[in-house]
Amino acid sequence: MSIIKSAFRVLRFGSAKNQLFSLESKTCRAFSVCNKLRQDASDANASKINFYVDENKEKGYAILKLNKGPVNSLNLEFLTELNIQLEKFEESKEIKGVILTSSIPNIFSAGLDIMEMYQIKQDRGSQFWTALQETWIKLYGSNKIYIAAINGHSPAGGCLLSISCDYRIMSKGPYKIGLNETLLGIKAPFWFRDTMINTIGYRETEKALQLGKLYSSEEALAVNLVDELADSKDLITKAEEQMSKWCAIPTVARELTKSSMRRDTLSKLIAQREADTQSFIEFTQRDSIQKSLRMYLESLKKPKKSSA
Ligand SMILES: CCCCCCCCCCC/C=C/C(=O)SCCNC(=O)CCNC(=O)[C@H](O)C(C)(C)COP(=O)(O)OP(=O)(O)OC[C@H]1O[C@@H](n2cnc3c(N)ncnc32)[C@H](O)[C@@H]1OP(=O)(O)O
Repeated sequence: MSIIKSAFRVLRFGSAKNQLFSLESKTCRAFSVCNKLRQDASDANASKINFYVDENKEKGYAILKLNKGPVNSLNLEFLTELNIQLEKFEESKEIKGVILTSSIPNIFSAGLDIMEMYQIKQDRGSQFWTALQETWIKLYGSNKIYIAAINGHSPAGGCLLSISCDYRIMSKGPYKIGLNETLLGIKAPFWFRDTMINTIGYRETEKALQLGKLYSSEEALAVNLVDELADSKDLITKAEEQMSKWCAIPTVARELTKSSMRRDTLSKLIAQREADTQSFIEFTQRDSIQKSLRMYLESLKKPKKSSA
């Protein structure tokens, strides 16, 4: 049972009963919108492999490798597929934890697919944002143990995936991680911000978000944005060692502890998912935001200077 479900179960018997029933039904409505998308995604992507899952039932954990070239950018279809997989993990009796990594050398995830925000129709934008909210709720609210093995760049939405896990190991190397939204001319949503605050603290987040700071792996370690660094070749071994340690902790006690730490942050988004989606639509439709996104896209597409 996910943290969200257990939170509802506990609180259903308390004084906030009615409020929470309405909150729960809003969440269910949003989930049911995604059901059709899930079917479409599984039909449309039947031939593409956007991630690999390697389950080791004997050891009790799985490795999920993101594989959507070129940079694991998160679009509606990819998020929808991921949500189905996260749900499978959550329901599995054999899997206690998941190592989240990428099969693309030097890239963990480039974050949200910018094309989902640029000149996009309202319907699609709304489906996209709902799917992203669901990914975060499933990941941050999971009862399972998630360890991020960050094998490369992890900006913005890539950073959100990482900080939604329970433990982070990052490859040593010239890689960057952080919430750089202000550099794209956009504001990080409150739940990105709150997840960051829960990871590195208020003051560091305040600076990092205003500056759109992308941390080097050493800087990330220094502010606890990641918990450990590893040579690239040792990354998965280190993640597996850490996973064994976490798997050895009494499950119910660990789950309850995790839930108690994350419940308030999760409830804040769950209580206002629709309003958050409306804000996203309204914000991304502004001319000034579209202009910033266009300039950012152009800068990404510019031919790169040769390193030779
Ligand atoms: C009132 C307020 C209410 C709230 C409103 C909310 C507002 C919305 C908030 C949204 C939050 C946003 C979160 C995000 O995640 S935005 C995305 C941020 N990501 C980035 O800035 C990363 C950009 N990419 C890079 O820096 C590099 O690509 C990277 C370092 C990851 C890899 O570099 P590399 O040199 O290996 O690869 P290329 O740059 O050549 O890229 C290869 C191709 O991929 C395209 N690309 C890269 N990133 C993205 C992306 N995020 N989305 C779409 N496409 C991407 C890139 O253009 C290249 O394409 P071409 O091969 O066609 O040139």
